[in-house]
Amino acid sequence: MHETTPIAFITGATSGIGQACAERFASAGWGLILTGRRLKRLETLKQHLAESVPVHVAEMDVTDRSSIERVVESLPEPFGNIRLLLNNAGVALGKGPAQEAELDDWLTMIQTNISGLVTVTRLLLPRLVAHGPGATIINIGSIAGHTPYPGGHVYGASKAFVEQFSYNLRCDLSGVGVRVTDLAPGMTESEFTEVRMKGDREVARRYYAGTRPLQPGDVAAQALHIAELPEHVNITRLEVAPLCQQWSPFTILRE
Ligand SMILES: NC(=O)C1=CN([C@@H]2O[C@H](COP(=O)(O)OP(=O)(O)OC[C@H]3O[C@@H](n4cnc5c(N)ncnc54)[C@H](OP(=O)(O)O)[C@@H]3O)[C@@H](O)[C@H]2O)C=CC1
Ligand SMILES: O=CCS(=O)(=O)O
Repeated sequence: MHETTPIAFITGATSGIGQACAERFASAGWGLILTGRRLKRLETLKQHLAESVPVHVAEMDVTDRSSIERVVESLPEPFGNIRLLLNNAGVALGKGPAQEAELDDWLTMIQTNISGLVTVTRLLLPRLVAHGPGATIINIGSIAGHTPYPGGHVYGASKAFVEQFSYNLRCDLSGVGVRVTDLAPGMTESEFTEVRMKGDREVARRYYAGTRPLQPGDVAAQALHIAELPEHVNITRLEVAPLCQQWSPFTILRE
């Protein structure tokens, strides 16, 4: 690997936005550390991308601290100088009202979207700080982090955490040249809704029917843009949504 090749560490690279980011960054010449629970998918992706850039894959569950520690501690030397951490792994579970939600679903969202993201970040911070100017953390938030909607409960709240954590990280890291961005997409067509609906593909298909959602590549293009800005430029927060997605109308329930 050439010593100037920038390295991106991506969580949740097995599908959707994470996979699209892997592809987009590879085509821009970035070396990649790709992680997720489904190792087979990572290996397939590596076969495809490793023809053009260096790729290291590792099975990693962000809800399991020891799994993250293992991956971080066993990074091959040429992949050690990480320029970008893309905290993308995330999950929404359930769309019904709070009073009908499964408590286990709420806890899984917290363990993945909050604890997982925080743990990966803390364990990789020394490498990002050592990299210095140009290093970037992109946290994938969501428009759900600041726009409430019925059924959004813990998912939206977890993304609100991602937004505020990003701002607070930025306060601490700007002095050492590490940039932090909350990249907040709106509706994006991926496996996200199928996972949310516990594997019900028909409900997921109906959710996107008649809309023109973002595609994962649309979000990946924004991530690459953020990462390749001049070192002194930090996009603090970037919201990107499909034109068809609205915040209104307000709903008022009447007796
Ligand atoms: N789709 C949308 O409308 C939007 C999505 N987002 C956010 O974008 C991010 C990516 O979602 P998207 O690509 O759409 O959805 P996908 O379901 O397609 O991808 C989710 C990714 O997260 C990974 N992941 C989930 N749980 C874990 C875990 N415990 N450990 C490691 N990896 C995990 C999955 O990998 P694996 O299962 O192999 O571990 C998968 O690669 C998420 O943070 C999501 O909240 C934000 C706004 C809109
Ligand atoms: O983060 C996902 C966007 S939404 O489905 O909650 O609106």
